[in-house]
Amino acid sequence: MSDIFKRQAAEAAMAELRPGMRLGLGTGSTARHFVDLLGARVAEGFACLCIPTSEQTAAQARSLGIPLTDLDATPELDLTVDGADEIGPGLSLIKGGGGALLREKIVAAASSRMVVIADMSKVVPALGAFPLPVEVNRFGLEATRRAVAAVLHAIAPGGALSLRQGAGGQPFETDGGHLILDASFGRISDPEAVSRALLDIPGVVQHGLFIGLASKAYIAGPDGLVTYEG
Ligand SMILES: O=C(CO)[C@H](O)[C@H](O)COP(=O)(O)O
Repeated sequence: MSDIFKRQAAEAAMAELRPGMRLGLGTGSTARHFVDLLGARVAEGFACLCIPTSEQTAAQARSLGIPLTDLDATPELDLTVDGADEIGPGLSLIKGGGGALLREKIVAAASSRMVVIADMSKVVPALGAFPLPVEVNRFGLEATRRAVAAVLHAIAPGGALSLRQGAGGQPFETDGGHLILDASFGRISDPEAVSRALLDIPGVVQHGLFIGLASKAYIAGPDGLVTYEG
């Protein structure tokens, strides 16, 4: 059922498209719908230049004939459309459930606007029920894990921290070759403070808190489509 709502949110975001746009393409099952729809438009002659936020999205976009570039050639984008794991107050987000948070954040930050697409289950009164993905360098993993645990436990004494697992019993590896620690806070009442504390840890590459990046969200659910503007 939620997949129908993801599709509806992606369809709504098509209204944001203008010919010639430089677009960031998100990652995940909701963003996948948007890329499918964009591919159909491109097949009809719609002109755009896109930057995917993961190898997965790049492969999908290529298969649909969507023109791709990269941030070195095209460092400024008009719009990024991406999904989210949680959408909290002020369009603050948790992202990275699919492990693409680093490229997603780089691409969103290079875009004039970030529009979020999601089904209603992603909207929460406060971030943190979804474990926060923290992307870390492999070097010094145990030292970094302890430092991240200290930040987590200062806020959520009983909070769990786990190394994300991938296929074949191996740790999940991001497109950038890093690992992910998933931190279960329960409730993050001060996302900015958590962001600062995590980024202060040298082994932390990035985290999945997106604060002040999204300016609009299309949310679809059983009661229809809602648009939030930040
Ligand atoms: O941040 C992400 C990937 O890193 C995704 O946007 C997020 O996990 C939502 O995924 P889905 O649309 O499949 O629910």
